[in-house]
Amino acid sequence: MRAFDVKICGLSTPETLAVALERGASHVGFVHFARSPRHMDVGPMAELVAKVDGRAETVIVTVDPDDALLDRFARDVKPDWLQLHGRETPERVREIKARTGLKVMKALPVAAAGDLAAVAPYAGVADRILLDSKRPKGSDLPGGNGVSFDWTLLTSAGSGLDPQMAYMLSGGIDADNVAEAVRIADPSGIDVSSGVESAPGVKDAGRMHSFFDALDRLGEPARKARVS
Ligand SMILES: O=C(O)c1ccccc1N[C@@H]1O[C@H](COP(=O)(O)O)[C@@H](O)[C@H]1O
Repeated sequence: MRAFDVKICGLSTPETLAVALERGASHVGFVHFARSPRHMDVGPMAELVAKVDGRAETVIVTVDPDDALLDRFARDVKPDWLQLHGRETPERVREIKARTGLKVMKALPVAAAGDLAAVAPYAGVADRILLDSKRPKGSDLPGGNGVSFDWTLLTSAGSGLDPQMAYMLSGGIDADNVAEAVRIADPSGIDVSSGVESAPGVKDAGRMHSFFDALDRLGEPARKARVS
């Protein structure tokens, strides 16, 4: 097992942000996508991001942002990362990095082994890849669906994944299955949103503590040290 990052995503209140920071999240995420129950406008998001004050890396989660929105993110929110869940091509990721100067985590949906072929074109372009579940039928969200995929796909012979690749794993991870996710996939980061909520978009401090307790039980050196 390698030491891994922990990202808590879809935060929208100072109280639950404080729990994520106190428990040592390395990354905290904020969603800007109108259809999401976790959506935050740029102004309130900027206020929340300012509270992080260097204690974790900050991430805006968004979908096919246009240039005007990118400029607002970079100017008004100033996150460390953009997490992209749309149809952004490697060329578009390159443009977005150059335009904003921000690090980019490109989310790619996985349901079957063949989906992993989409990873290689982003190598050396995206700063990080996030392997997430494919959206289930009937959902109009490209992420945040609380559904996991077959993690053994990532370590199967012939997966085509570079074993050295620093990818984050997401999709339906929670306190009950995080140990198994880490054991099977050995990712360089774990990303959780629905799994620490009491209802869509409502982060639950108790569930967040249970999640971090489960991580603590994995022992050292499970988690990377938080950013200074
Ligand atoms: O959370 C959302 O509503 C969302 C909306 C649009 C794109 C991505 C979104 N969430 C991201 O999806 C993954 C998995 O979430 P979950 O743990 O399965 O709920 C995570 O990175 C969320 O930030």
